[in-house]
Amino acid sequence: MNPTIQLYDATLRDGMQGEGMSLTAEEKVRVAHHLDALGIDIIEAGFPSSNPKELELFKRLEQETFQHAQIAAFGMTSRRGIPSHEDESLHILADCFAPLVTIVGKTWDLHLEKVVKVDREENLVMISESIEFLIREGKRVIYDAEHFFDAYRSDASYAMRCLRAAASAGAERIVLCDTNGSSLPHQIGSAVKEVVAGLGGRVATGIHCHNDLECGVANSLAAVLNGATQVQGTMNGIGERTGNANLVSIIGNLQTKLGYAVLTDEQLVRLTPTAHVIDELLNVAPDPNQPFVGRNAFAHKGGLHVAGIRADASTFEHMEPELVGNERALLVSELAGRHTIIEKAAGAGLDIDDAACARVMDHVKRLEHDGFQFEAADASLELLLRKEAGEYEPLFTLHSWRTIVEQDASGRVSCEATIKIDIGGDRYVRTAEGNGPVNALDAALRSAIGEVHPHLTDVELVNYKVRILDEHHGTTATTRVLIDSSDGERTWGTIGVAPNIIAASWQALVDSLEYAEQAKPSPRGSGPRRELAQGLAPAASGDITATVET
Ligand SMILES: CC(=O)SCCNC(=O)CCNC(=O)[C@H](O)C(C)(C)COP(=O)(O)OP(=O)(O)OC[C@H]1O[C@@H](n2cnc3c(N)ncnc32)[C@H](O)[C@@H]1OP(=O)(O)O
Ligand SMILES: CC(=O)C(=O)O
Repeated sequence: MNPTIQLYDATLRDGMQGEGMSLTAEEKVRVAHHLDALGIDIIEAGFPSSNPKELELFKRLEQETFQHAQIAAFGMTSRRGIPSHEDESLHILADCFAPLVTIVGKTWDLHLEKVVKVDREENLVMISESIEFLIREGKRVIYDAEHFFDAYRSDASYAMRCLRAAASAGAERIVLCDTNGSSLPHQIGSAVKEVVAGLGGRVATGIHCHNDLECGVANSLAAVLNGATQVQGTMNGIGERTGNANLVSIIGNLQTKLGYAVLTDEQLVRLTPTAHVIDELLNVAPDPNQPFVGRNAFAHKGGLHVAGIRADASTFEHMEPELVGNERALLVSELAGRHTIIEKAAGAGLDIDDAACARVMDHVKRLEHDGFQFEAADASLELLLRKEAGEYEPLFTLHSWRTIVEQDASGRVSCEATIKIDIGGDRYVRTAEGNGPVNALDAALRSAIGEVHPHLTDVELVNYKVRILDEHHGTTATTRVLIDSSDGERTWGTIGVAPNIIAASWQALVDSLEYAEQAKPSPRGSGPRRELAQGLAPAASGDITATVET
């Protein structure tokens, strides 16, 4: 039976030390609730003596109720030469509502000499007295042994004296920090084993790793396998420099690979949406390649892989995506085979025979050779399948479209588009203005279509991406346009490729509306892909080389 492992999230403290990471106090409270719902045991909410925003955060958190998580306040040992009971930041921690306080202290002689400028004995006193002061003030204390692994390699005996000082002073847990992220899994594993044995079970241990060698997760797992019973990390691995150990992957590995029951099955399903919602609050596009929770974590592109998946998903998947709240995706491209097309068609509710399947495959491969890329344009692909399956009804017949872009003497640019289309035998001629020619075309088209299919006026274009395919041809190059559209529930991608950017945009626009009219919502894994953040709009992704104003 595996020991219980405590999950300690440092997103709101160490995570905010990553470049560009910042949240308001209100947003931090929202993150804390998401972490609580996920099943995190301890949330390190911030460093209250650092700034007024952190102080305000703790005041707000005091008013909140959490189902499961405990809130920890972070700080450091007393300042050089200042007795603990006179140290201002220790008083701030003592006054803070959080029952649990994590304080960081030194263990490495390099830091004693160069940073804190105290001798070894004085450092031991700073550690002990700071912890004793906080305990007298009614706090439970976790001691973060900063740079522990560098210190242990430099002078194991002194590093252990620091840990013993913290344990004797009453710390309930000692966390071994790989602050510079300089260690490898075998070093972490053996050091943790020796520390756990050296402390003789008198105090529990934890692990706090950084990702400088891309080993943050592996190091954390090595520590757990060697006796650490608390694992610290941040959501999506954000944090100082290259980041902290990614708690999302740590949870995935502990639970699904190593058999530690760190979350319930219901909580584990929240892993993907929680990871994404935190990215959204931080205004960061979720990393599509993130293990367990990325949109590509269970995406299959190679035809041979998809054929395997159809036979038995475990042939090409290390686990069921649904367990972590993710979903499978099958990507259609020039690398697709027959099974990919059949699966995609089935997902769209279409029955296609072998001959139609072969035609679709030929078509996709030819179009991809010409510059199309169906991976990001699942809706255009579905229209292609519908045409081959005989289940396609054009929305209208095009007579012509025209755009005018005009700049006047004052520099003002105006755009206008006129379309002439036939719907059900009636001719519709519409002119509209827009902030760009594509926007004007879109407006003119919707004004006509909207009369016959009013619900299509609700379709929104949420992203417009342009890529020049053969750059060396300059202004005569072929252009690929990708459009993401949404009806508020689903998001779908369409594509157009042409030497003329407006013509490429028109193709993608028309596909977008035709898809909205014809396609029913698809089952998981076969239809349009979505980011799995609850209640938030999908984020932009893909190989954008230029974003052009429409
Ligand atoms: C490994 C970690 O991630 S620890 C957390 C790091 N996080 C942060 O630094 C973010 C929040 N930090 C802050 O707001 C500020 O740095 C503060 C308020 C903590 C300190 O600010 P300042 O007093 O201006 O000092 P500064 O940031 O330059 O830090 C250096 C001082 O801290 C002292 N110090 C550093 N670590 C410790 C420690 N563990 N225990 C006691 N003192 C320490 C140094 O001795 C130095 O003091 P000195 O100026 O008297 O020589
Ligand atoms: C405490 C901490 O953040 C570190 O040592 O990295």
